[in-house]
Amino acid sequence: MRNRQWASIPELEAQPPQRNQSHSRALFQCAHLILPLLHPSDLAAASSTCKTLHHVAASITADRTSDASGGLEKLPIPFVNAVDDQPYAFFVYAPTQILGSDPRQNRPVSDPFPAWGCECERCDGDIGCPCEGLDSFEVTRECGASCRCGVQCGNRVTQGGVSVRLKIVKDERKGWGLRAGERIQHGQFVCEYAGELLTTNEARRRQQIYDQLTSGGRFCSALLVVREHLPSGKACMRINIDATRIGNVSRFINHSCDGGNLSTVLVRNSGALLPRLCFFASRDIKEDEEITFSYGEIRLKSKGLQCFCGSSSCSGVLPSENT
Ligand SMILES: C[S@@+](CC[C@H](N)C(=O)[O-])C[C@H]1O[C@@H](n2cnc3c(N)ncnc32)[C@H](O)[C@@H]1O
Repeated sequence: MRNRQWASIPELEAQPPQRNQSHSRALFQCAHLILPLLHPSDLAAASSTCKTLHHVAASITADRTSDASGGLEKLPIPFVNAVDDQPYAFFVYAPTQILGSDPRQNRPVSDPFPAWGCECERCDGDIGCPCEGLDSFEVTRECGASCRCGVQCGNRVTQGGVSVRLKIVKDERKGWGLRAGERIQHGQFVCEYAGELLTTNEARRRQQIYDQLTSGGRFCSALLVVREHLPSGKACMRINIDATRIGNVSRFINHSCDGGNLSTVLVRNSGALLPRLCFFASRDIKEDEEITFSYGEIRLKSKGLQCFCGSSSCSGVLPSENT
């Protein structure tokens, strides 16, 4: 679709009034169905063709700018940009992780069917719910799809999506970043790192493409590799989450060399094969403060991207490693 030329529609204006009106109505209805699917550059191209499309495109831009989640979270997450004229960043919003596909294998990463769940009616910690606690990889367990308890269960802290006010604010040097829209208390759940779950082969393939695009400038990838070691050190679990094209608000969290103000916790829903990466406030976070975490310690690329975290422990280079 990108770079396609949009035909101008002057003939609509030349129609007799009645036909003109019904054509305009049909165009308006089609535009409302199709334009929301367009990339910003195609939306701008469509907008310049006639008044109707201009009007619809303007309302789509306003909607996208006022809520990055498109209504998929409980609270709107607005974009705020006082740096340049880009009103929002374009991606597909997914509130929780999804199974990405490997185009060469043409199959999902893993079997998503939940196997079992608890029989508790309430899992409030004092009745010994089998879903509570840590598993052998020290992954926190929550109730899952096959548990008898409902969505209000206290052991589903991270399953209701974002429940704190957040905003996405543009910075001249770091690009978009996530900020607190209200005071967030130490220990509060902030958001999950949602994106496409990839096989390691597919993650490596995409990382190569992203590295090339990044070196050309104006491209930010959001492919995160999480490695969790068994306490014995004998085994390592690896999870690849790519939020570059499909993801949630976490894809805007920038790096801070001092560890930032988030702690990461792996959470597994009972019956699910793979855990989810969740962010909790590691200290009280003030309203308007930037929300950050550490992307890691390893800096394999000495000429990596420059870090602008501004912390006293800043190493000057963003973490990077071979995926
Ligand atoms: C996951 S994205 C974060 C959101 C990103 N800023 C954006 O505009 O979409 C990661 C990218 O953000 C930028 N970034 C993150 N932390 C940074 C930092 N401390 N200094 C400079 N750039 C940073 C880098 O371009 C990095 O590749």
